[in-house]
Amino acid sequence: MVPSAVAERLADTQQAAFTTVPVDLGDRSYPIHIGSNLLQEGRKLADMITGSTALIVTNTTIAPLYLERCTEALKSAKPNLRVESVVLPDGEKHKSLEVLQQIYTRALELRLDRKTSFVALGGGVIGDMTGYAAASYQRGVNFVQVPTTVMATVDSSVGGKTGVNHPLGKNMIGAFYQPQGVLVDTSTLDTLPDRELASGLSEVIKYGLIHDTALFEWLEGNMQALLDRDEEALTYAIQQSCLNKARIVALDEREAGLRATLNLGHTFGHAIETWQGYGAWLHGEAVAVGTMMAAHMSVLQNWIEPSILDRTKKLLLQAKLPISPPPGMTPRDFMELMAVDKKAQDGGIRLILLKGPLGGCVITGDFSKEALQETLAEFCH
Ligand SMILES: NC(=O)c1ccc[n+]([C@@H]2O[C@H](COP(=O)([O-])OP(=O)(O)OC[C@H]3O[C@@H](n4cnc5c(N)ncnc54)[C@H](O)[C@@H]3O)[C@@H](O)[C@H]2O)c1
Ligand SMILES: O=C(O)C(=O)C[C@@H](O)[C@H](O)[C@H](O)COP(=O)(O)O
Ligand SMILES: [Zn+2]
Repeated sequence: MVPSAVAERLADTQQAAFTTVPVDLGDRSYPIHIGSNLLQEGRKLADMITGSTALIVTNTTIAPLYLERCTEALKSAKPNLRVESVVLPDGEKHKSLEVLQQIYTRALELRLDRKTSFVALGGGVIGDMTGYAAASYQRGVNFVQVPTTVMATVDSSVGGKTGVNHPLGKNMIGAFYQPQGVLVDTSTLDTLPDRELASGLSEVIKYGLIHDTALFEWLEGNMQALLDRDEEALTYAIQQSCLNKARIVALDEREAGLRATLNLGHTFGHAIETWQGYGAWLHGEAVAVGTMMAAHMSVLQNWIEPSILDRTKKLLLQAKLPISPPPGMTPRDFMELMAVDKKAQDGGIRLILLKGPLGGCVITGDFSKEALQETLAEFCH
């Protein structure tokens, strides 16, 4: 059974039912609309577009699936809108400054002005890149997120972290830049491969572990429904994740403190992604391993009951997510790569670790170095 959503439920008489989660950021506040077939309907998306031109940024996998639908939706809702597009190569290894250039080039070739809205149609890679392109093109144009992966609907489309990878570090070039709105059309998830679906669930488990006990317990009873793509379950997971993220972002937009808790497992996970040269594993897969390592370290320090680690492992395994680093990666690789992290301060790494009952965590540089070494030795084999 899915409990009733906390978010306000709205139902238009003629349009698809949807829920809206607000992101409260003063004059940069925006809505996250969540519902099935919202893209087809057009109006919700068109309402978020400012100016007379939209540039849809997508990739070679998503374009054949949803570019026409997105373009037609915008044109039918706003007949005078000029709609253009740019199609990037697919994959994490293309989340780079080199490929970002393709967005600027297309926008300049089309003579797009400062009133243009960029539309990110895709997963987290497209969302992060489009957001950064929007933040920097002519010093800033508006943008809208249309996430099409679980990862993007539950996490990356919300909160305004935008950017690209550097060969030496994940997401190292970027900006905080909020969208005008987020449109989650849950029907786009129908075409998402199982592996990508599971990857996104890794971040849903994260919200449960760091702040939301009820969500974690709900996942324990509903993981199979999510893997089976039960519409109600997926929508609930997306809504609850967006509520969690919107609350945290509203309190700490630029990661002065609280927001860093969203980085549970990411210092380890980003090290894995960088070590692989990006793309061999999906982001959520690397985060799954990182979450296990952070939970293991927390147990070693007696900060959490071992049962929390066991329950986390069970959920990750049920989702068929990895729980060990890729073969060949050594403790030394981890230590070198983890030093390149945006949470590092004065040369020391800081980690998000679990502490107290389920749902509790801390951001700290004050952890046992032996516990870290023991964890790396245990996981790298
Ligand atoms: N900005 C943030 O707050 C934030 C949060 C989490 C993750 N991220 C970033 O997001 C990225 C990962 O995002 P992701 O997991 O969505 O990966 P992704 O964007 O690479 O998408 C995964 C794959 O699914 C394909 N795809 C997307 N939508 C599809 C659909 N509906 N049907 C079929 N195929 C589809 C993509 O083309 C791609 O091949 C990473 O770069 C990560 O760092 C950012
Ligand atoms: O929104 C945030 O804040 C997060 O940390 C969400 C993470 O899931 C996401 O992977 C983010 O891109 C990581 O940010 P980074 O600052 O560690 O690069
Ligand atoms: Zn993440």
